[in-house]
Amino acid sequence: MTRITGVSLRRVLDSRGNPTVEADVLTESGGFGRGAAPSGASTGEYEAIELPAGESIAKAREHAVPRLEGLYAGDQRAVDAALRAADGTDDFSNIGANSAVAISMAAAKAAADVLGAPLYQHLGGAFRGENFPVPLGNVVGGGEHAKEATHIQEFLAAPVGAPSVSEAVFANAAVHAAVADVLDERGVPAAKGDEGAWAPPISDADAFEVVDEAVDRVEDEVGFEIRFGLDMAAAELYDDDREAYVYGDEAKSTDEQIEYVAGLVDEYDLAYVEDPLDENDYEAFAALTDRVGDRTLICGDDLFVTNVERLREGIDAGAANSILIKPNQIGTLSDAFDAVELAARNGYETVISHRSGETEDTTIAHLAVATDAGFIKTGTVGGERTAKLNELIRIADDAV
Ligand SMILES: C=C(OP(=O)(O)O)C(=O)O
Ligand SMILES: [Mg+2]
Repeated sequence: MTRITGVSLRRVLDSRGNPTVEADVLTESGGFGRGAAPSGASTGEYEAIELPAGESIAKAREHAVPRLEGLYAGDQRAVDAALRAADGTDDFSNIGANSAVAISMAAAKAAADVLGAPLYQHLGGAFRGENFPVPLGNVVGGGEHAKEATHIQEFLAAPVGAPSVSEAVFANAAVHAAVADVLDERGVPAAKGDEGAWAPPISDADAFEVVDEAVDRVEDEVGFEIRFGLDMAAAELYDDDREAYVYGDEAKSTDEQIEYVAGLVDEYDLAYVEDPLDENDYEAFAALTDRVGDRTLICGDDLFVTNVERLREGIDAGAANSILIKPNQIGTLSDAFDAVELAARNGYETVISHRSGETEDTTIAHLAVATDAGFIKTGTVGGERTAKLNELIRIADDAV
């Protein structure tokens, strides 16, 4: 039924206008699935390797496709094991994690198609579709996603009190619009960064004020609790030689960075702080988690890179209390699921995430519902972001 009869690969555009890999998987009973690889800009040092799209496709055609034909698309572990065997390395540096993840997602969708089940149900089972993740919406950003804007990479609206996923999604869009109003009132021009967030040429301190004000306005309008959070992407700020976090002319030692972030958590009642410290510093992550982990999520993105080995190290050290899950950081859905399960067994919250370079692919919306993730980070506006948000709304609509 779900036996794979064909896998085709092509180069398509991502949201930055770069080539990325799209995969189609066909099964003998006519099942069809399509997946496309996203791409990061502030990538973690320990991520699986993305090759140039053309090279990755050529390698995957030669090494992976012959192993996949004849396998059952519904046997996700077998498909993903075949991808790993075809690659033969730990980090997909032979065929590229971009082809691997595109094929892995396409196979899951082909299997769901044959089974006549929504993807989230095929991946997560009959009891999924009851809980929905809180969308974290990037409303102001800079760092590697927009030069000449904030040092902090992402300011994320978190509508934690929304009664439904649809109201949460619209609340984030309203915060995005309110940020534009507040910036306008202050006479600050703002372009948009890679993920559609406003990228104003203002200091981080001013950005906190702007986002706080925008969140307050929308909270008053909608009548439910909206907080906000950050992705500090601190590995990008950390200078190994100076052993300091560099914010333009200012530098902070690790202790000062911990103090700074703990102060922000208290001052702004932050719901979420991703990568507040360098990706190699489990100890500092543990110190900050110890300090504020009872009242906010400290999330590891570049720290864990969706990798069970790195997550296990973090759990042992007490570093962070949540993990960002990006399937292309590790290369397959099976590996991403393993990371989610290890996190859940150890009381770590799961946040399913897009990348700054995206396509119309909606797999992560299904993955978030399938894994019962507490949060999904997938932007606020822009077609490649709304593709996922609108899919979440459709899933919620169909699931009842
Ligand atoms: C989405 C992110 O950005 P990128 O895809 O550039 O790593 C992130 O850092 O969480
Ligand atoms: Mg991040």
